[in-house]
Amino acid sequence: MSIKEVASNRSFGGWQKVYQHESLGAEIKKCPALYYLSGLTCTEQNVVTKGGTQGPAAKNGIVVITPDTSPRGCNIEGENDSYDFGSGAGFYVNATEDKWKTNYRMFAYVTKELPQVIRANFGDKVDGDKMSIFGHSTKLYNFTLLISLPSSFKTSLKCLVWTSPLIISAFAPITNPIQCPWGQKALKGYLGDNIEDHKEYDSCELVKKYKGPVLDILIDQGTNDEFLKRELFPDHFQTACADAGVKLNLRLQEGYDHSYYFMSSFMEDHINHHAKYLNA
Ligand SMILES: N[C@@H](CCC(=O)N[C@@H](CS)C(=O)NCC(=O)O)C(=O)O
Repeated sequence: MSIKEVASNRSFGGWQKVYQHESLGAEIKKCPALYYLSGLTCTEQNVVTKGGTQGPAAKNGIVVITPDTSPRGCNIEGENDSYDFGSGAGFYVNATEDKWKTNYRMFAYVTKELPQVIRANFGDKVDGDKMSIFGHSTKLYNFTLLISLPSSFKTSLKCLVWTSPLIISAFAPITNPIQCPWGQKALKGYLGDNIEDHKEYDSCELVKKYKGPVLDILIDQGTNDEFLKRELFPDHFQTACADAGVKLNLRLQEGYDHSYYFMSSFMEDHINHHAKYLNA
C-alpha cells in the first residue's frame, strides 16, 4: 500500500502531518494513538487548523490521527448533493445499500484499515498497542465504534488493541441517531429501511446491551448548541448509561455552541482524559 505525505508543519515541538493513501507525529519514542472523528462537512483540516489538539497532544506525547469523514471522488450519482449525506458525511457506517456499499465502509476503514495503515507505515513512531478515540458531533459514532468493538474483537478486529478501560470522549455528539433527522436520513440511506440495522449504530441502543470492558466516557455539550434539541439528545444517552451502569461524565458548558470555538476551549481536557490511560 503506497502512502504519500501531502503536508508537513512543525507544531509545538512535534509535527503536524497529512498523508494520502489508497483505500484497499512522534520523533523520539513510540507514542499512543488517539483517533479523532470529525463532523459533517469536515475534512481532516477542520480539526487540524481549529481544534487546538497540537499543544496538549505534544505535552502528553500522543499522536492524534484525524481521518477524513467520507470517501472522496467515488463518482456515485448524488454523492455531492447534500451536506449531510454522501461526501463529507460518511457517518462511520458500513453501507449495505447497493449504491453505497462498495465505497462507503467508514466503520471498517476507521476501526481496521486505517490502524493497519498506521501500523504498516508508522510502526516506529506509533504504539499500535495503545489507542483510543474521540470526536465531534454528527458523525460521532465513536461510541458506536467502541461500544461495538469488544464483539468485533472476536472476529475481524484482531489488529486492534484498545485501552482498558475503554476511554471515549466526545464534543456534542449525536447519541441517539435512530431518533434524529440527521441520523435517520443517513442510516436509511446507507443501510436501508430495517430499524434493527440502524440500532447497530445507535449509542443509546448499544449501551443497553454493552458487555465489554469498563467504559469511561466524557462528553462536553454546549448549552447554546444550535443542534442540541433537534439532533443530539445527550439526556437520552445519560439515561441509557445510568440504566446500564456505565460511567458517563456529561458536562453542560454554559453558552457554548457547536463550533470549533467550543471544542478548542475544552480540547485539552479531552486529550488529558485519554492520556490518563494511554500513558498509564
Ligand atoms: N449547516 C452546517 C452544518 C454542519 C456543521 O455544523 N458541521 C460541524 C460538524 S456537525 C462542523 O464541524 N463544521 C465545520 C466547521 O465548523 O469547521 C454547515 O453546513 O456548516
